[in-house]
Amino acid sequence: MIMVQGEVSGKKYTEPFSKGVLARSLTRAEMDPNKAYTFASKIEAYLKKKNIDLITIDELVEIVFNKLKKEDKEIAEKYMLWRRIREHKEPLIILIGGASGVGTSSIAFEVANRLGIRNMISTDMIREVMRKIVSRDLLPSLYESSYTAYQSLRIPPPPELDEVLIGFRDHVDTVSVGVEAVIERALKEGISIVIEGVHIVPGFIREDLVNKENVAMFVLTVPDENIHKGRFYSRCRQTWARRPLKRYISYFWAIRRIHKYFEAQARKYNVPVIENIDVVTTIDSIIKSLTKTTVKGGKEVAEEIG
Ligand SMILES: Nc1ncnc2c1ncn2[C@@H]1O[C@H](COP(=O)(O)OP(=O)(O)O)[C@@H](O)[C@H]1O
Ligand SMILES: O=C(O)[C@@H](COP(=O)(O)O)OP(=O)(O)O
Repeated sequence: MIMVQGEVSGKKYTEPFSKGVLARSLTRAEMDPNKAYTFASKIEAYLKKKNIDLITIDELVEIVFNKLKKEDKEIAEKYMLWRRIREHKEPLIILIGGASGVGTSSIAFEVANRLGIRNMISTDMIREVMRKIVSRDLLPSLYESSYTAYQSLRIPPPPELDEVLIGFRDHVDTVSVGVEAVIERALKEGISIVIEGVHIVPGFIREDLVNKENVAMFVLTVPDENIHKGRFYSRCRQTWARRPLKRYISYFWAIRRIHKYFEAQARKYNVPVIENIDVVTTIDSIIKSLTKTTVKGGKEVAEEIG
């Protein structure tokens, strides 16, 4: 039997070589599942031929990478970038924000899956928990949607200011306290997590948290209004969806104002803006950006591969 040796928190462990485990990591690099299994079988045959009965994960990765390079350079590159992020010693906190409907939950799920991150939370859920703690009288905007929060402002803003944005800022400011608590807990426990939603806004989360090397923020956008609107229709077509389409469409004008505000805040705080048109391209941009900014050594790998 071929044994694979890995290391967790400085402790070595060994486990049997599994074609399934290897194939899964290859599918995360976008290899077709059938191809991935065949490729993993080839690696097993190669190790047997070489009479290898114990191999470290690093040695295995090198063999996989070299063989992969000959078959498909692009997948080899993705496999390596993904590995580099996973090897990072610190927990990875990925924050994905954007106006309602731009795709933060769909993309967060894909990113978490690709990186093997098991924790994910939406800011809508954080907001829901906060609603149980704070009364509507005390914080009326918490009980609104991001795009209707302006209706709960106790004192109307001066006419020269955009009331939608004033309401939105108030709403986000409150939920950010909950978001920060989740980030702090994840850092303390050493767990990686993806946090997504309309309340991840550049400039609203404490600087000492977002400036950490292992905390990365992204803003998703859909520049074309019609495509953005279409996303609400596609979301509401899903049978399990319980959210009323009419509400989003009637407030679409306010959602677009918030969308614009996201772009401006991202520019101001140097947060990468990713146009979420095609899922694969969006995920690739996030993964690439993570290796450049969050993970030390990512650049080296990119150069190595390139
Ligand atoms: N890149 C994309 N291409 C096509 N449809 C997408 C894309 N990203 C998201 N969607 C779809 O758009 C709808 C809204 O996405 P969702 O993730 O629920 O947005 P959010 O969480 O930002 O409100 C869903 O039906 C989702 O499947
Ligand atoms: O406040 C908001 O903008 C949306 C955010 O949800 P997403 O559309 O981003 O999932 O929540 P709602 O109150 O409509 O349930």
